[in-house]
Amino acid sequence: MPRGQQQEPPAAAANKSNRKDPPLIQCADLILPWLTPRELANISTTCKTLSEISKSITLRRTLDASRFIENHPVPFLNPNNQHPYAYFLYTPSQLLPSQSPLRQPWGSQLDRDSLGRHRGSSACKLNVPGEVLRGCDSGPATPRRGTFESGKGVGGCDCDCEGCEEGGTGWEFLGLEEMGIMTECGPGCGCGLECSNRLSQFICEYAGELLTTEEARKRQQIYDELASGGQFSSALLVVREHLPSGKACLRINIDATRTGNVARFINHSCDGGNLATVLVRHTGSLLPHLCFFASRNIKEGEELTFSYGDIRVRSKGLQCFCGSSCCFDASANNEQANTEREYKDPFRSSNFKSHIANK
Ligand SMILES: C[S@@+](CC[C@H](N)C(=O)[O-])C[C@H]1O[C@@H](n2cnc3c(N)ncnc32)[C@H](O)[C@@H]1O
Repeated sequence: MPRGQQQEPPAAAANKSNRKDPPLIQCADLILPWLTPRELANISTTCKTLSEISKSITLRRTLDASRFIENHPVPFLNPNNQHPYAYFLYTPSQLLPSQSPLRQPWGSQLDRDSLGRHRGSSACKLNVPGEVLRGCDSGPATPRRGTFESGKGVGGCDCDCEGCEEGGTGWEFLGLEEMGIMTECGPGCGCGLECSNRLSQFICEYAGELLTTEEARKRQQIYDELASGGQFSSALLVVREHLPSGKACLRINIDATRTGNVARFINHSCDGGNLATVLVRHTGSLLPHLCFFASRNIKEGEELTFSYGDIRVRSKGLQCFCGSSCCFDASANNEQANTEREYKDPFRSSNFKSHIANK
């Protein structure tokens, strides 16, 4: 059913509030969207009106995990149990832990009424203090210098496309291009969306908190303990860039467990799935962004998956549900097959090694 035609949830109770109502009820639709599911559940036990408002917020949350940030809604469908949605904070791009918001409003009546449509990629309107890396419909991005002092692109960006006045990409001196890292124009450039140096059309970025390796290891220990209870799944992705010599030169840890985007829902497949990860570097951005590209043609309705690499699902003693013909779980039951089957690692021929949550 199109968004505009959805049946009115029981939020009508909120509209009936009048001056005689306690202040909390009068402001409920402004305040309650800031609450976590647990807080929402607690407050909904206090009176019928708050219970109805909470229910309507939960319903709206179920309709779009992206808080209207993405071009298309990210609805929750859970055929397995009663949990209506996974709670996490949404960010369209990677950010530092210090930039991660403590709270975000989600599911307010205002969102639906005032927008009535998705905001598209206007991350500028997002209430997240992270770096805005996507296009913004509120005007051209402000040109800014690259984070490295490459000595190029005076007063603007550091790229060499026709739309930008000077300079090379600024990354040559690091040898990143030889390592297979894509270098592109981005919001920091003076060029526009039509620029020929904005070629990559990726499915989505793996967005989350960018962690130091020390912090990633600490968090992973906590996640492992929580996961042993069986009710917790983390989304800490580790990517290593390797020099042609084979020595790791850069490790990127992106944790989408608490703050992430739609990519945090992508499951593992032992056969490599239909996605490949590529590190994409925008001009003016110090660190590359981990993006998913289609590794083959993808049918409509097909689940998006990729290989977590060193299969964490199995190492935790959990069953793998990928169902692929070369699934580790399937082969574990058949030693003969195990030796004959080749593990199709999509990262084998590239410089990247990645895995979800390996220490
Ligand atoms: C990044 S999350 C993926 C999204 C997760 N399935 C969800 O619904 O939120 C990673 C977690 O999903 C689960 N998972 C992913 N792929 C799996 C697979 N092939 N078999 C079993 N569990 C898997 C594991 O619990 C893993 O820790």
